[in-house]
Amino acid sequence: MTEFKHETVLLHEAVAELHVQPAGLYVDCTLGGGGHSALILSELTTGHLYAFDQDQTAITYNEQHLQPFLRQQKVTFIHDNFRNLQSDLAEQGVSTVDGIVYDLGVSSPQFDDAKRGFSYQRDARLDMRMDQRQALDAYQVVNQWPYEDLVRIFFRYGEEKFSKQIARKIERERQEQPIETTTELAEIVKAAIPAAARRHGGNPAKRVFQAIRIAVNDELGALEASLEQALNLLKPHGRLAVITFQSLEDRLVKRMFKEQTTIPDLPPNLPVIPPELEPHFKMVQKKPILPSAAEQTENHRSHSAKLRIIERIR
Ligand SMILES: C[S@@+](CC[C@H](N)C(=O)[O-])C[C@H]1O[C@@H](n2cnc3c(N)ncnc32)[C@H](O)[C@@H]1O
Repeated sequence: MTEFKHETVLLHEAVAELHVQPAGLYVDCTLGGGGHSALILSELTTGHLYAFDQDQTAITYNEQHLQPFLRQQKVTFIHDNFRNLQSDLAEQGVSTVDGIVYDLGVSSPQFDDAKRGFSYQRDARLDMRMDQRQALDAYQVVNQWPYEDLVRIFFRYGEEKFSKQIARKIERERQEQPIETTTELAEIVKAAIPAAARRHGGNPAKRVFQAIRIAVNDELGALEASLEQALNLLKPHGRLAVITFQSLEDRLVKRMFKEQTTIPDLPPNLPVIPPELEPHFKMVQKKPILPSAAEQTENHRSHSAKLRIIERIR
């Protein structure tokens, strides 16, 4: 691959918050174009980085891009879903680490490469798989999933008001002939929505495509399973930094971090908090870190980004 242009969001902020120790063990769960990985690696001396991506193109690209670090044996690429974080690291003989970063969502090359089928503005076969080895793709979701499941994902993952109308229109269209491409689907979505609603609230295809992408890649399921493992893997003082790009992901991260950093409800007459009930983690910042105004101007993709960090205290 010659071109792989991905502008890393919150690069310095996320890596600074990891407090990289030169001899530490780190994990980048979302290698992508290798921005976060490269910066972490530049701060390591005897330390090591394990970098995950389920997309072969990201791994292939970084075998070149991060080749100097690869030659120094400072980095190991793991071509897998980060939902297998703990078992994949165990295979490498790693059971605890000093820091983990997630920079969620799709990379720009995934989105911009028309044939990956992520964009409603680029004509392609319906695909949207981040992992090219996976069987389930957007074509199957659109053409085979029952009406009820389509309504559920459009509503839940796309927060789409007209979920039922859109699902019904898809059902009708696919009875005639399969819905093959991104542009066909985008037209069907547009036609399913009342004319008055089409003038407000942005392109409805955006919400529906987001919903299908989340479903195809089980993005929220993978994130939840992986974050639980990430918390288990952290050494004391180890930090976990997560960058999200949409509210469903951010809510999930926020809720999980809150659960880990607050004391459970105690009986009212308890004189002191028993040490075993003290939380194992502390929130590093109360509010999420947002990209600077300059970054938002330069990189449109950064607009919705939020960085949350948690630290193991015991
Ligand atoms: C936004 S990009 C990361 C960009 C990277 N931080 C950089 O600086 O270039 C997200 C990457 O994470 C990968 N990814 C998303 N979900 C994943 C998962 N569940 N398991 C493994 N990789 C995943 C995608 O394939 C994509 O390459």
